[in-house]
Amino acid sequence: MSTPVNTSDDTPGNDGTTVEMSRRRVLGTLGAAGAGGLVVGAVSGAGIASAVSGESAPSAPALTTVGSTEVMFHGKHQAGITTPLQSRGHLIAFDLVPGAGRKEAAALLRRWSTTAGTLMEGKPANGADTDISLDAGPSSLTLTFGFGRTFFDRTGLTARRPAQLDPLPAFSSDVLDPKRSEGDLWVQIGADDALVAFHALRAVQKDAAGAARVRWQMNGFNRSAGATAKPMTARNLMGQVDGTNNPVPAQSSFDQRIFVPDGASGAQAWMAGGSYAVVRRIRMLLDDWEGLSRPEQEQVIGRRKSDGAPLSGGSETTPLDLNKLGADGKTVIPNNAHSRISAPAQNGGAAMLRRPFSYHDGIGADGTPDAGLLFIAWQADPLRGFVPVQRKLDRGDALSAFIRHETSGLFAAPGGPATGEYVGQRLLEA
Ligand SMILES: C=CC1=C(C)c2cc3[nH]c(cc4nc(cc5[nH]c(cc1n2)c(C)c5CCC(=O)O)C(CCC(=O)O)=C4C)c(C)c3C=C
Ligand SMILES: [Fe+2]
Repeated sequence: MSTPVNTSDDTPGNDGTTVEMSRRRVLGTLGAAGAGGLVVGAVSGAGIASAVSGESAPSAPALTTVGSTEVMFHGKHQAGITTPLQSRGHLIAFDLVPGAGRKEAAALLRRWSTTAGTLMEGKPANGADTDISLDAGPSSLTLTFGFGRTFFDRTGLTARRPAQLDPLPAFSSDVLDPKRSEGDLWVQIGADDALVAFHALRAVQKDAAGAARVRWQMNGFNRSAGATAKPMTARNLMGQVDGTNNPVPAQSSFDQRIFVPDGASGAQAWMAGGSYAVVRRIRMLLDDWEGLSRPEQEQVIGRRKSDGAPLSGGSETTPLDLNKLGADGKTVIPNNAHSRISAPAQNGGAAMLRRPFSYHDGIGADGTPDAGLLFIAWQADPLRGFVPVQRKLDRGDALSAFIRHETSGLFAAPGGPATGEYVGQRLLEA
């Protein structure tokens, strides 16, 4: 295999890793073609010859920026947590098959880690690759792995199950489907190309054969890279700017809020550098929502729809003025507005990193769109993140009338693997 060439500007990734703009995929493909006699569409014969003989640079066209962007698999934290939102996502949960225990789980995590590292470099999967993403580069592919509460009993690791994986409380507005909730193992896949993402999904499923079977799977999307004139906060399927007030890595409190500290001890020592993911499939009642006028919709959130600015004034990033009164003597941001109720100032500082995908699964049995948000919230401790905020939202959020929590999962995603390590090794082999 050819040595990867980094033509990059080495843009630093959010998780302390490097996002590399590389031609690795092109050169990798050339190497494979030379050895196996395969010719890949976009690569010319002259390019193959020169790459194999090591003569002049190949003449194959370079991948676009979207295709060539690579996220590092190894690092302090797993990829896919602080990585910028990708345009495609798959969430898949597995249960270990009867008879599979700690040994089989360790072997599976080792296989998955090898696959993740390989695919995230833009190379074909080991063994029989499906060729689904043959012409594309890594396209910011990330695979993120987590353990559910039930994993620990099935593998004899109950003593090392962190209290942070205790079941989430029931919320009055929950309408949860247990079959599409929780799971022993969870994988989040994200990429800026649909085929690259699906390719990874198939590889993950194939690796699981004999050790774990699929419990549930969900598909999501975000806006495509390059679709807007400049980088902008995402919009959700209600048309709102969503993600503005997320914690950002530049904030001094970020690591403490989102990641388990290095010095973690006891049952969660193996989680150092890791994070807990709360995963909720939240259906949007779009026909009802779209029946509201724009000003009514803005009252529900407490922000302008056009640019996400608070109703108290300013631009998207202006802090909410929760005390500002209107001419009628009422607070400009209503008391039941979603932004007010979920604000850290209203929840003892509770914060989480929201990193969702939208979903659309056609029309439901009731004739309305089966669409909404695959809500994924990352935090160092769900009891200091999702739980207090959702408790508050459950009691009086104006948005509640337009959404329905249909599934729920809580997963412990360990820290990123060091070179030569697999994800979860510190749990499974210590
Ligand atoms: C329990 C946590 C939350 C759930 C569940 C949730 C669902 C949900 N939210 C939106 C749309 C928006 N949310 C916004 C802000 C926001 N939401 C939460 C938490 C949950 N949301 C927080 C912590 C915040 C930030 C509050 C703050 O710090 O001020 C916004 C405003 C813009 C933004 O900051 O992102 C929108 C819009 C939907 C549609 C939804 C369920 C489908
Ligand atoms: Fe929200």
